Amino acid sequence: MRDAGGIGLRCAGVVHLYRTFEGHDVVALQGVDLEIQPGERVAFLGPSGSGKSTLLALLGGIQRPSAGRIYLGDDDISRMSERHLARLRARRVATMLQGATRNLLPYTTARRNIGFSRIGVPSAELDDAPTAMELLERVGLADQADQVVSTMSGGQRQRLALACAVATQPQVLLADEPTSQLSHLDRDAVVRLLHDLNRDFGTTIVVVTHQPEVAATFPRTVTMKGGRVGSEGRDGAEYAVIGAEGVLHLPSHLTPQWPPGTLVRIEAGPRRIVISHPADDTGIPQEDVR
Ligand SMILES: Nc1ncnc2c1ncn2[C@@H]1O[C@H](COP(=O)(O)OP(=O)(O)OP(=O)(O)O)[C@@H](O)[C@H]1O
Repeated sequence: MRDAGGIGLRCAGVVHLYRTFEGHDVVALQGVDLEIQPGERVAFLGPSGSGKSTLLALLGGIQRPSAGRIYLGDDDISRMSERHLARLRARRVATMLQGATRNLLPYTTARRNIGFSRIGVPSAELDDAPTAMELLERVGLADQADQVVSTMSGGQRQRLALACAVATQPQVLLADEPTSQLSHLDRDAVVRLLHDLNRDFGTTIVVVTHQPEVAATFPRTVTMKGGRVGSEGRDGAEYAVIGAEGVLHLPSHLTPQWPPGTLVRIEAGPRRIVISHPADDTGIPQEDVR
């Protein structure tokens, strides 16, 4: 497999609305600003309904934002023609949808699924691509090459879905809950494969996950809250993101101690903001935000 090299992604003021059957608008994303560097590994976290899957689908060019811009490298994919978007999805950005079977053809073999995943790519462009067998070996499924997908275990299907996603040597791999409903052993195997892909080929990797153990393996976590980026974790340190109108979301594990409505004192310096509880008469800051 050639070194595809990762590419960066950037969202600027991204808003997304869904229109329900009853004609109501649901605001899934309400102003997302986010930059992901080439070759970064990022996990999206956040409560159900906070907009993680929507953001992933927009980054993958599967849906278009209602407003705002999304850049893949220098290309504005929010304004791209359908033809260019289809080409981008076929080669540069691979999206693994939630649930392995949504990414696979169940009634045919593992080997054929890999063939189908490259159907939109001209054969001349696949000269240096790995063979189906090489890909299956990489995900530990060489012995299952001729096995029909519907007879495979959940872990095997998820590893096959990953092999199919990278069969076109994408620069970005987006995976929605790639380890949900897997045993611990299978979960760890899939997570290891994702990190190995990034190490070996520089692929930019973004996953959505509800599993803290999975998120902890990523150097950067982005926590969504109410359709916005709430907080971030980088190399073990926590960061809060100042949103529109100066809104600051605390990381959710702090909300029992600092519930909504808590009146806090703010002391702001040029490079430091100290937020403290007025009841704290010791004067020692309880929370320190840089
Ligand atoms: N097709 C749709 N039609 C209408 N509303 C939708 C649609 N898809 C998502 N939504 C709504 O948009 C909001 C964001 O949904 P989204 O699936 O992106 O969140 P999520 O954080 O990925 O949730 P989960 O963790 O449960 O998958 C939610 O309020 C959801 O109900």
